Amino acid sequence: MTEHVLTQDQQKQLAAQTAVQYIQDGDVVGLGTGSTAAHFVRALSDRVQAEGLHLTCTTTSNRTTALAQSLGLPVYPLEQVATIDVTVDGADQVDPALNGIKGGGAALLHEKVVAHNSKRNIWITDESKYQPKLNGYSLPVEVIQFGSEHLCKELAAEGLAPHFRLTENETKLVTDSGNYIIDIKIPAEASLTELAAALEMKVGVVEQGLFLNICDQVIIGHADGTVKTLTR
Ligand SMILES: O=C(CO)[C@H](O)[C@H](O)COP(=O)(O)O
Repeated sequence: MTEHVLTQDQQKQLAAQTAVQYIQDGDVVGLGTGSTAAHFVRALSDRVQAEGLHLTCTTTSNRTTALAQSLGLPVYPLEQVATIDVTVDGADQVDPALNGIKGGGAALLHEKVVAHNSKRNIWITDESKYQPKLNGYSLPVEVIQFGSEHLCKELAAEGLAPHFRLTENETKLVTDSGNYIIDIKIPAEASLTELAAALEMKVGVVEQGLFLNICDQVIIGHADGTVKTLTR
């Protein structure tokens, strides 16, 4: 028998297609950012067209707004929607407690605000994202531009190996809110709760990419074609 081996992108697509079944007519839906979230947006648009669902969507980035609008989904600014019923987003890493790291696509600030305002948060990932511990991974920190070189030195002095996220042109990446991203390394023995709190206390830090106690459900597409769902 031939083994069914899905690529990483096919695993993401599988997770997205599974998540889209959770959306109900009339829902206010938060749309995440990244390649997996883009699969979800496409699957959602297909379902809306096939079944005539009436949805209200809000997004976590300008990129996702552009994609969703191009597919005919009704997108409104967060300020104009009532509480979000469910947000579906990707993740860079997720652990067995459903804590995770986000911001690989530099949208962590808007992603966290949208998640905070959502009744339910579902993450969709390929199997490589599921890890026993988040320690050792890269963590994005969104900082205001003013004074950011000094902040970067402060993070370096604490042994966090910071570096500014750059664009393809080697310029500092600027987020949808006009900030920079400094990627740091989570120390091997760090307490995630303490690290998150310490980063958020720093002057100039706007948000950091540890999403703790936020995700309610993770849907993971696997290379063998199966889907595993973990619920908090
Ligand atoms: O947090 C994110 C964007 O800020 C993404 O959800 C995360 O980076 C996963 O991306 P992808 O689905 O492309 O693997």
